[in-house]
Amino acid sequence: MSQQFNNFINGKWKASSSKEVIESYNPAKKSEVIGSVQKSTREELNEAVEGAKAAQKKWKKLAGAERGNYLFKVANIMEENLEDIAKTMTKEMGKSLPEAKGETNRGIAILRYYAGEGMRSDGDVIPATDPSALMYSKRVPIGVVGVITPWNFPVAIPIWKMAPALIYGNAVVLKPASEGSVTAAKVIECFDKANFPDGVINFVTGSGSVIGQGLAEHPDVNAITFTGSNAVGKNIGVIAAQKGGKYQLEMGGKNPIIVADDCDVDAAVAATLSGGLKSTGQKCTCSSRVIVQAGIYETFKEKLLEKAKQITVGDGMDADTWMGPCASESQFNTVKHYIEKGKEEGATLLLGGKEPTDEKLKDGYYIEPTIFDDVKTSMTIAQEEIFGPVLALMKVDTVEEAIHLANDVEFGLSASIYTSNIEHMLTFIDDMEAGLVRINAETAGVELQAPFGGMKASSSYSREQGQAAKEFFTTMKTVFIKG
Ligand SMILES: NC(=O)C1=CN([C@@H]2O[C@H](COP(=O)(O)OP(=O)(O)OC[C@H]3O[C@@H](n4cnc5c(N)ncnc54)[C@H](O)[C@@H]3O)[C@@H](O)[C@H]2O)C=CC1
Ligand SMILES: O=C(O)CCC(=O)C(=O)O
Repeated sequence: MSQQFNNFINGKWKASSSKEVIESYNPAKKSEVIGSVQKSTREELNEAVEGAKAAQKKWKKLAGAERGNYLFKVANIMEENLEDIAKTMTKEMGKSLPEAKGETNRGIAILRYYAGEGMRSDGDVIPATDPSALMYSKRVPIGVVGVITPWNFPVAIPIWKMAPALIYGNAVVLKPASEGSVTAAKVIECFDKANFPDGVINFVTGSGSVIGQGLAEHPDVNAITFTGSNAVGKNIGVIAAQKGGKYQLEMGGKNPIIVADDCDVDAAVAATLSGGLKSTGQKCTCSSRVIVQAGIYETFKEKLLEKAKQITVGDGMDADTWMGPCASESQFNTVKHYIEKGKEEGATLLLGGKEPTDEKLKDGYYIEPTIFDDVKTSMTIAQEEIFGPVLALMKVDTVEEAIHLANDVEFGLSASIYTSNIEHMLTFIDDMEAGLVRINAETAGVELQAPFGGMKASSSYSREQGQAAKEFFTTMKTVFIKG
C-alpha cells in the first residue's frame, strides 16, 4: 500500500506548502507507486535549519552518554521495524530483500557503535610549558550539519552520517535522494519514536537543486556531508568553500579487481560477480574493471561466464532473485547508454547487454548481467562510472602492468587484488591509488568501524565512519588553565 510522508521539522510531521508530492515507483513493477514524499520549498528548509540551530544549543549540553542513549533507543526501534524497512527498500530501489535486510542491520550496528562513542574520550591532555598550568584539547560540535544522501543505500548512508553528527553534539537536517525517500522516512520515524528533543533531527524532501543546493548554501548550515555523483559533489564543495563551511564529499568510483596468475581462481570469480553485480552494480565500491593476467585469462573468463549465466535476475522480493532491476528509469537509460558506447568503441560483448526476454520482467528496469571483453583503458566503459551490472575485462602480462592500468582513471575509491604472492600484495598496497585496498576480498563491503573514503576524484580526501568520523563532525578547542 502506498504511504504518503510529510517533512519532519522541529519535532513535527508537516506537509509542504507547495501541496505537491514526489511519488516513488517500484523499479521492479513500474506502475506500482510505493509511496510519496513532500516536494518542499526553501521556506520549509529555512524552518528546519532555524529549528536545528536553536535545538543544537541545548543538545550539545547533554552528556555524551545521554545522547548515546537516544541512539541506542533508535537502534532498538529499528530492529523491531527491520522487516518493514527492508521490504520498503527493496520495493523502492530494487535491491534484493536479503541485501536490504543486511543493510538495515548494518544501520542498526552503526547506531550502536556511535551510541558507545558518547562515553569515549573527547580530547587529550597536553603538557604545558608552564608546569603549574593544565592544557588540554577538547572536541566540540560544529553546529548544524546538512546531510545529502543518495538512493543506493537509503538506510545505511543517512545513518552513517547522522549518527556521528548527533553523538558529537550537532543537530542535523537530512535531504535524501527522492528515489530512496520513502525508505529514509521510515528511518526518521524510528528517530521520532525515540523522542529526540524537537529540532535535533529534521527531514526535508524535495529536488536536489532546491533543497540540496539550499542546504549547501544556507549560512546557518555549518557543515555538509554528501554522497552521490561527482558533478553534484564538486558543486557542493565550491559552495561550501565559498561560505567558509566544512564539507565532506564521497563520490564515484571505477574500481578495479586485479586477478593474478597465482590466485585462487574460483574465489576471484566469486568476488568479481559479488563485487561487480550485487545491488545491480549500484555501489560506489562495486568492481567494474576486471584486470586479469594473461596466464589465467582464458580459465578465469570461462569460469566467470559459466557462473554469470547462472545469475537469476528478478524482483528483489522473490526468494530466488540474485540481482534486481536498476533503481530507476534514469539509471536504466544510463546503463543502456554505456552498453551501446562499449559496443561502438569496439569492446566485445561476451554476455548480456540487453533487457531480459522473460515476460515476467517486462514491467521492470531490468538489464542482464553484462560482460565485455577486449576492453582498452581509453574506452568510455573503462573510464566512467556506469553504476550498473556491467563488467569490463582487460588483459595484462604482469601485476605491475595491472596496477598501472588500475590507476589509469580519475577515481580512487576501492581496489582489490586476488593473488597468493606476498610481493604482489605489498606492491599493490603501496602503489594502488585508492582509499580502500583489499587483498583476496571483493572491492565492495565497507566495515562500519574503519575509515572509509577515496583518493583522487572519489572524495574530498575526508574520511567517514569509524573513528575518522570524529574529525569531520567536530572541531577542536585547546584549553589552557592557569590557577
Ligand atoms: N557514490 C555513490 O554512492 C553514488 C554515486 N552516484 C552516481 O551518480 C549518478 C547519478 O545519480 P543521482 O541520483 O542523479 O546522483 P546525484 O548526485 O544527483 O544525487 C545525490 C544526492 O544529491 C542531491 N542533489 C542533486 N542535485 C543537487 C544539487 N544541485 N545540490 C545539492 N544536492 C543535490 C540529490 O537530490 C540526492 O539527494 C549515478 O549514475 C552514479 O554514477 C549516485 C548515487 C550514489
Ligand atoms: O561497499 C559498501 O559497503 C558501501 C558502498 C557505498 O558506500 C556506496 O555505494 O555509496
